[in-house]
Amino acid sequence: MYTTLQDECYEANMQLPKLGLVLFTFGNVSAVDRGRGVFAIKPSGVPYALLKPSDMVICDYEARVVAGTLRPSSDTKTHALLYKTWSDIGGITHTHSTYAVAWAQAGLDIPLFGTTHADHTHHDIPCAPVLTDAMIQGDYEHETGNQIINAFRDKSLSHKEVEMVLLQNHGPFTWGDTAEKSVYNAAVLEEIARMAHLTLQLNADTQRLKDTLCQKHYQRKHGTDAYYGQGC
Ligand SMILES: O=C(CO)[C@@H](O)[C@H](O)COP(=O)(O)O
Repeated sequence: MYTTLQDECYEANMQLPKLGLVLFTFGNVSAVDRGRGVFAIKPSGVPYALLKPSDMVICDYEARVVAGTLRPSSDTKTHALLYKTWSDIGGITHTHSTYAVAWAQAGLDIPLFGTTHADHTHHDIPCAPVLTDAMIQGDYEHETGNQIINAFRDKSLSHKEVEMVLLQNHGPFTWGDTAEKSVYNAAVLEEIARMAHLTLQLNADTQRLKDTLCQKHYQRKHGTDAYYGQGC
């Protein structure tokens, strides 16, 4: 009944260990079907090697299980709130990839140092603040989603221009038009995080990329007159 959505979700989840973005049962990917108002998400705590497409749990935007026999990811309420609030995203990925987590644990935005970063977004990668005790003791995973959404609102960032965030002391969340694109963004974020870390090791006074070069790289891929790639 939800076979296509479960297949999409399964294939995207299986990319995480292949790309070296997760160990064991870390992380999760979901894929949404906007027409039916549901999303598929990885079940909680099942090793990737044991997952099957039919294990993907179907939930609605209130994080209620609609179909499936397994318990959904512990992060389901975060995914649900992001889908509910940002009605134009098609997939979400959460990992515990090493360099992105290191920046999150340090509580730092990732500065835009070079063209690799600018090819994907013309903003620093934001780090949303750690949750308050009340949030942690309340509806924790729902509040995690709120913290991400509020960070974008507070910084006047568009979730279409920046498809990635760090959550302080936790780790990265990424999204995109599809589940596959959200995984791509998770891999890009990890690479950007690693490059920025190494850059500061070599020169702690490294300056942000100058705006002309930043805009050239961002606009040639994402602008109205973009000319990167084959145009399809
Ligand atoms: O953030 C966490 C744990 O802190 C989770 O993302 C786990 O890494 C995966 O949990 P499940 O999706 O298997 O419940």
